[in-house]
Amino acid sequence: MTYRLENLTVRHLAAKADALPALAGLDLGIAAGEQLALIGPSGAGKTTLLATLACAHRPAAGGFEVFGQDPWALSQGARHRLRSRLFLAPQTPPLPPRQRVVTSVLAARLPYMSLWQAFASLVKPRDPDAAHAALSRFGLGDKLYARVDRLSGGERQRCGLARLLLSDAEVFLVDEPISALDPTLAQHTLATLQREAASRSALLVCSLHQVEMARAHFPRLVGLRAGRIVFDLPREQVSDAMIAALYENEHVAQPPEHPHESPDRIAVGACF
Ligand SMILES: Nc1ncnc2c1ncn2[C@@H]1O[C@H](COP(=O)(O)OP(=O)(O)OP(=O)(O)O)[C@@H](O)[C@H]1O
Repeated sequence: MTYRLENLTVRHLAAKADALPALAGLDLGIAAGEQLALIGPSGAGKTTLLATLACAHRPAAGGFEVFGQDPWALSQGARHRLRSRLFLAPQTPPLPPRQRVVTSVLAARLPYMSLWQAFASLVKPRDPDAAHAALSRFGLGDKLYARVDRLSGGERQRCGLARLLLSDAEVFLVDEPISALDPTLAQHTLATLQREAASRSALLVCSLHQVEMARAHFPRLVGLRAGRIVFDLPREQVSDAMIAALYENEHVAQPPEHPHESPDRIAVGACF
């Protein structure tokens, strides 16, 4: 087993003292090479779970092991080395805006470089061909030398995923990788991610709002709601009724009828 979670509770440091934990009572085992989709309504805890699996959140209680070790019992150096075996691709990748795409993508290799190599690579990219190949697999080969802040949201998202291809990670933790993509690109991007994970026997955990994509492409589905696992099943066993129950009563709170006094006429561009 790559991951073993037992009765795990995770709280956000910034959460109010009386807030419910972001994750509670989670039992989950994930084997090497598995491909698993995390689904559930907004606020269910998908991002928190991915960050926890990436050893970015320290659990408040319960058992947590990755590669047979409790990362939080390790020294900081050992935990850092362990993290370099995991790749977390956030929904909005934190790419420095003024950087060139090539440098940004090659930054995926920083954890495997010496300090000197890392500094040198910021001045002159070490392996632009590898960055180009990774970007091309997401249809972005022509953006190699573009500035990151000139990319569209969807291009930026795929740029973050190209980083993943360049890492040596054995675990891919990917948060809503297709949220900014049109349907054709979404299909292509997900297929590329899944092929890459399969070709290097990497474990892939991917959170998705596109439930039908999750059901069509992932062999195992974990449904989260309010920080708890509602189901953890092979996709054939996930019924429409289970999906409906997972998302039941999801509604947007209606604003009060008279939120504030407005003048009869509002000037265009008026600012209150
Ligand atoms: N930095 C934070 N500080 C405090 N509470 C947080 C923080 N991030 C998330 N939460 C809370 O933790 C819970 C789980 O949030 P999380 O972002 O993991 O959900 P999610 O399923 O990924 O949602 P979405 O689909 O909207 O991205 C929510 O109640 C959220 O308000």
